[in-house]
Amino acid sequence: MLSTRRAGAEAAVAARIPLIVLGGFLGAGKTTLLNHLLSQADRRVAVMVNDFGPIDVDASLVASHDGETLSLTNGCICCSIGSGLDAALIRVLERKPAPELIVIEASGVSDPGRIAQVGLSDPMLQLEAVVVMADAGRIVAQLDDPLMGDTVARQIRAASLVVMNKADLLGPGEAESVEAELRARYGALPFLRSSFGRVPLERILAHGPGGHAPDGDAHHHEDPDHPFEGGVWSAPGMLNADRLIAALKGLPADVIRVKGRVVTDRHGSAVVQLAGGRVRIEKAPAAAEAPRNELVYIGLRGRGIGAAVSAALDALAAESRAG
Ligand SMILES: Nc1nc2c(ncn2[C@@H]2O[C@H](COP(=O)(O)OP(=O)(O)OP(=O)(O)O)[C@@H](O)[C@H]2O)c(=O)[nH]1
Repeated sequence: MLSTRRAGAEAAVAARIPLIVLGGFLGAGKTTLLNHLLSQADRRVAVMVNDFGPIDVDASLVASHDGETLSLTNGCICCSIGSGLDAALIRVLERKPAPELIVIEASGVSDPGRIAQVGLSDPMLQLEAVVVMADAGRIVAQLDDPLMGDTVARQIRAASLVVMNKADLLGPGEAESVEAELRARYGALPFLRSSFGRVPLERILAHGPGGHAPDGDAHHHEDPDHPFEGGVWSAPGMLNADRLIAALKGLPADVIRVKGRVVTDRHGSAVVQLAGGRVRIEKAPAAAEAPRNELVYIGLRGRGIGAAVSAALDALAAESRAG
């Protein structure tokens, strides 16, 4: 009798849909890892992306795959994924055929532990892992930063697996010392190292949710004290690629992350990223809508980042229009 009941319970667990929550600070490489996972997936994957700005940049960068991509827009750039998550999950769980894996990419300033709570409480879901990406060369400085440190620490504490990404930018022995530092602060964290998020999906699934309970402590999106603010910059016309790169590199460090679509004289329609002080521009597939320049940015609050972005980019756009 007992074994029949246990078999029933095991069957119910087996029928649950595995869920991976993907978190980590701004620009650490979440979307890059997500696309790598999707390129390996031999199953139907529902992807939910919670970006920090009002434009769905990340959703548009998620590679096409078997399954749908939902964008969880979030009125606040802070940490809460909001009520949209419940509604989106219901929609995904009602899909026929059902997805075989759900991946939620949290925004870079949100707490993946709060999102994981949803996975833990829904009987249809099996939380497989809370994967937290770290920009390995910057994570210790980010944790030590008096303004962003709390957000980053909350993310690491929620992790069942930390992916030390951007290993290609590290010097010899640096990965080991960063991992030792994180272990000294947060205990026996499991780590995987990667460059460009190249982590086998099976290693994440095999790893399991681990012993780190999702933290999910109270930092509500109503919290007026969160240290981030963001905005959107847009302009028509074609930008000079070299001057765009110089303008983005010249932004103050308080502007932590910029991403979006641009049109440049060298690339045509392109995706541009500023993360960790580095600028990357990649040619984009022709956009369905009329090409224009549209960037979202996020950085520290009260430091005039909107004005800094405008000062750097408005002049560039005006110059491009003039000739
Ligand atoms: N050098 C290097 N660059 C990387 C690596 N992984 C990602 N990047 C680059 O870092 C930038 C940010 O990567 P994303 O995957 O968009 O980061 P994200 O965490 O999704 O960013 P947000 O969602 O905006 O917080 C992009 O320009 C990537 O190409 C890596 O391992 N090495």
